[in-house]
Formats: sequence, structure tokens, C-alpha cells
Amino acid sequence: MGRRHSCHRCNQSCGPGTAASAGNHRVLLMGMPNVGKSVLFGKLTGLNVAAANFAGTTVEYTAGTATFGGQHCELQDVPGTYSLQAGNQAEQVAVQMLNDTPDAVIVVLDALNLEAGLALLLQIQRFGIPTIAAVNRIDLVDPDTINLEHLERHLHGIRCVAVSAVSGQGLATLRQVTAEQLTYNAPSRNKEPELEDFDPWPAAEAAAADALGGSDGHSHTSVRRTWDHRLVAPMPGIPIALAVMAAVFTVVIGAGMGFRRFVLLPLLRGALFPAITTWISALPLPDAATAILIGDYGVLIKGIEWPFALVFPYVISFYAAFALLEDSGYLPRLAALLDGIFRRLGIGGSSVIPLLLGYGCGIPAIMATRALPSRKQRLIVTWLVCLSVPCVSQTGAFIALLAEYSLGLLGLVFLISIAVMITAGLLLDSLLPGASPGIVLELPPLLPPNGRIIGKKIWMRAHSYLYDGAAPMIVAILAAAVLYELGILYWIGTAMEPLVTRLLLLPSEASVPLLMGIVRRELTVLPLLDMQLSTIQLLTGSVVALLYIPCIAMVVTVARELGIKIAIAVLAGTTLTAFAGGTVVAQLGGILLH
Ligand SMILES: Nc1nc2c(ncn2[C@@H]2O[C@H](COP(=O)(O)OP(=O)(O)OP(=O)(O)O)[C@@H](O)[C@H]2O)c(=O)[nH]1
Ligand SMILES: [Mg+2]
Repeated sequence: MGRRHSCHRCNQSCGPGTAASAGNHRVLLMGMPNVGKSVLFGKLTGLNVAAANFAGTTVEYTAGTATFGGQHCELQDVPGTYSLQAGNQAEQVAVQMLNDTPDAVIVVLDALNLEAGLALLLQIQRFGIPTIAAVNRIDLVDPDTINLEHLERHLHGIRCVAVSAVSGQGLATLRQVTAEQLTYNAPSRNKEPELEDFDPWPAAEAAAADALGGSDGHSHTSVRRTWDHRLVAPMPGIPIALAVMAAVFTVVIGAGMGFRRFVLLPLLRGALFPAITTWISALPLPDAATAILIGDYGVLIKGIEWPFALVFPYVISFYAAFALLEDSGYLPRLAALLDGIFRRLGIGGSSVIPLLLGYGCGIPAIMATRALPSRKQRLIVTWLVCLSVPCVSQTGAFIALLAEYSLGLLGLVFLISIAVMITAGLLLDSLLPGASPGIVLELPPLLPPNGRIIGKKIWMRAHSYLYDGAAPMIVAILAAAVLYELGILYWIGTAMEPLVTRLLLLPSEASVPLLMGIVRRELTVLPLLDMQLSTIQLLTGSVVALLYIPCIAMVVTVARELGIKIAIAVLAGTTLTAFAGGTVVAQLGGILLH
């Protein structure tokens, strides 16, 4: 199997170079979804990887170097698996990695849900690889309620260590025990053991019962459980969900707008831009160079204002709110609540999380569809993310364009996006062949969000926004400035004139955002800011931008994940829908106004 790393979700280089510098020992981190493998991986390797409180965060493995008793090893964070039956793509990756002769496996168990983890551990044990059990989230239970010696007896000597990945408790012992296994136990290979006829559950049940000595290990979580019940029942679940969503929107939009309006814009427009303009104008530059730097698409003006003052504040406020939802465990509950509605779209509640991720960035959203149970569901969710879910940068741009003019118009754009999502979901469900099997949604424990982890996540997102968001945006603005100066933008504008001015009833310079938008989604919106547009034109421009082709990086991700044909279909489908939708809005608006 080739080495693939999910680096665009972590902000450090965990490329093959990191792994190559490790010793020749290879250690796997395995376990059920959402037990804390990625947090533990981060603690053991010092690398940042995506971790969140729902199943299926890691869908592709990440490798890094960890040190066990002075030995440098390659540690691999394996996607979570419920069993070794290889039901979905993430599980297939896990089974392949187990067949790939690792030197040891650390199986991460959840102290709050020992039995299910033990069933998986007993299956892994059959591979004959030295195995260590890390009983994680020990911070959430009374450690005295779990008897590790009893557990080890049931597991025929597999060493069990109580740890808390978040606080770091028990990690020194885990390192030491792993080192002992690597030194004294060579893998006695048992390739492809017979798992078909092996039922691990009776043994898992007995081991868990003995280890917990009659206590269920989480008696003090009963308050949490009562709340669980309430969150997923329609009453009061739905009002709570609406309140949570309203709070999230208010915080994201309010904090983002406040920061932009009261801090960033005064700073830039009041101080920095005048200074830059004076400074550049004083230089003995040719007119064209001055225009490229500080003209209509001046890279020193727009290249700073758009990525940093208009989009960045929302990236931060969105990911802060999202990290809270993610780590508390609320998202899967929201998914369970919406399950009935989404089933009618042919995608089931398990698709809610990839869709919600899409409101941040489409790329992790498309990757997250790997955890969905069928290709049909992957296709539908990928289409919906590409077509109708604006990413956080584009949302920031919509807010910049519309919010100060009319909040109602902003709301209308979001309503249209939801209407398109529902229509497209129903349509795709009936058009695409194949079944959409339902899966049981697993509800992770409700956890108090951890300030340090949330802070680190926001830092990671901000960091990756600079590279994956702001940098391409600045390059696109520079390219536009150059094309503008060369007169090429004017020429393209004239060529697209009939489409833009007759169908969409927009000024001819509105062809510029359509070109720039191929690079980044928010660039279909931001250039509209400087045009004098009527209400209908603002709405038309926004609808076209919403439905238009996703950014180039997303199209590449679609091609990589689902094939080049699907990527081409997405390109063609979104362009057509965008022009069709924009034409309907413009023409209907024209008729209504008359
Ligand atoms: N209280 C507590 N929470 C933890 C601990 N370890 C992880 N978590 C939380 O559990 C959630 C899941 O952690 P992840 O590391 O994403 O889990 P994972 O096993 O990698 O999950 P998948 O990639 O989906 O298989 C996150 O919200 C973590 O903050 C722990 O020791 N104590
Ligand atoms: Mg993970």
C-alpha cells in the first residue's frame, strides 16, 4: 500500500520524510472510531492531526515518529474501525495496514465503553502481533472502577495501561510498555487469520464485566445520559438545535463583523492603505506597475483587504464555534435529530457531518464522505457540497457584500442554498443507481470541551488558512491585476458579454469574478463589492457565485476521491446550474420589478 498522508488537515509536515527518519519499527494505533487515537497520536509524535468528537474524523492514515524507550519508531494513526470486516473504505485501510506486518499495535480502548473496544481488540489479537491496550479517557471515570489486572488475565497477558490522551496521564507507562513489547516480542505472523467464524463478543463481555467488577464504569455519567436523551428527542431536541444554530450564527457573524468593522478596516483603510498608496506613488515606476500594485485590482490593496480583512475574521470565528460543537459531541446528536429529514434525500443522518464540515471547507468534507456506507451516498454528499454549501471564505465574502446592505438578502441567499440542496438531493437520489443503506449512528459521549485543544485547533486552522486560503487568493488577485492591465480581462469580458449582460443582467465587468472564482470560491463574490449593483443584481451575482464551480482545489479532491469523470461532471453541472439559477433570478426579478 502506498503511503498517503492527510497532511492538509494537519499543519505540519508529516510527509514521507518524517517517517523515513524513524527506526525500522512500525507501530499502529488502532481502535474504534472516536476513542481518542488522533489525540494520543499527537501526544506521542508531537504532530498536529485532526481530532474531533465524532466517528470518522480520520479516514486516511497519518504517520509520524514516536520514541518508545529510546527507540525511534514510525507510528501510524489508523482510521477507526468497529470491526475488521472491512465494511467501508476507512475499515479497508485499517485491515490492510494490519496485514502489512507492523511490529506492534497499540489498541486504544474507551474507558466509557470498554466492551465494544475489547471485541475489536480480541479480533486484532488473532493477527499474532505484539499488542498493548491503552484504556483512554481515564480522566472521565474513577480509575478504581477498572481493574486492569483482571482485564489482563482475560486478554492472556496483553498489557493494559490506563491513559488520558488529553491530559497526558499514563503516557510514560504506555511508552515503556510498548518499548518492552518491541524488545522482547517478535511478531509471530498469523497473516489473514480466520475471522469469519470468530465471535469475540462473549469473551469481550466477560472481560469487561470482570474488569468493571459489576460497576458500569461510568455511573457518574448518568446526568450526561439524561441530557443525551433530551438532545436527540424531537422535543426539546429541535428547539435546542435551533437555539444552538442561532447562537452559532450570531456569534460567527457578530464576532467576525465586529472585528472587521472596528479593528481591521479602520486599521487598513485608515492607516495602511493611504501609506502604501503614498509610498508606491512616489516611486519612479511605470504606470502599469503602479496600477498592478495599487490600482483597481491592486495586489497591495485588494491582496491585503480581501484575504485578511474580509475573510479571515470569519474563518476564525467559524472554526472557534465549530471546534466547540465538534468537541462537545453535539454534532452527532444534531445528525441523529436530522436523520429522518436527510433519509428522504437518500443520504441518511451520517451525511450531516460531512455536509456541516463543508461550511468550513469543502476538501475535508469530501474526504469525510469516505466514512459513508455506500458510493451512492458519497456521490450525493459530494455533489451537494460542491453545488450548494458555501465554504467559510465564501460565506465571509457574502457577509461583506450583503450584510451591511440587507440582512434579509443574506438570509435569502442561505435559504436558496438550502432549497437547492433539497432539490438536488432528491434528484440525485432518484437518478443515481444503487441503494443508500442506513447505518446506525453512534453517539459519542458528551464531553466538556477542552480549552487547550480548542485553542490549538483554531491555531491550526488559522495557520492552514494562510497557506491554503490566503496565498492562492493573493496569487489570483495578482493574476487578475496583470490581466486587467494587459487588457485581457476587458477582452474576455466582451466575449462573455451576452451571457453576463443579457442573461444575468449584470454589468459586463461581472465576468471578472466568474474567471477569478475558478481559483477560490470567495473570488466569485468579492469583486462585486466594487460594482454599483441594484438589489436584484446583488442577488443574481450571489446566486451565481453560490452555485458556481467550487474552487480548483476541491475539483482536484473530487477527482482524486471519486474519479476524473465525476470531477468533470461536477465542473459542467455546477457551471450550468449557476447560469440557469442566475438567469431565473435576474429575469424573474426584472419581471417582478416591472
Ligand atoms: N476527556 C477526554 N477526552 C478525550 C481523550 N482523548 C480524546 N478525547 C476526545 O475524544 C474525541 C475524539 O478524539 P479523536 O482523537 O478525534 O478520536 P479518534 O479515535 O482519532 O477518532 P476517529 O479518527 O474518528 O476514528 C475528541 O473530542 C477528543 O478531544 C481523553 O483522554 N479524555
Ligand atoms: Mg482520528
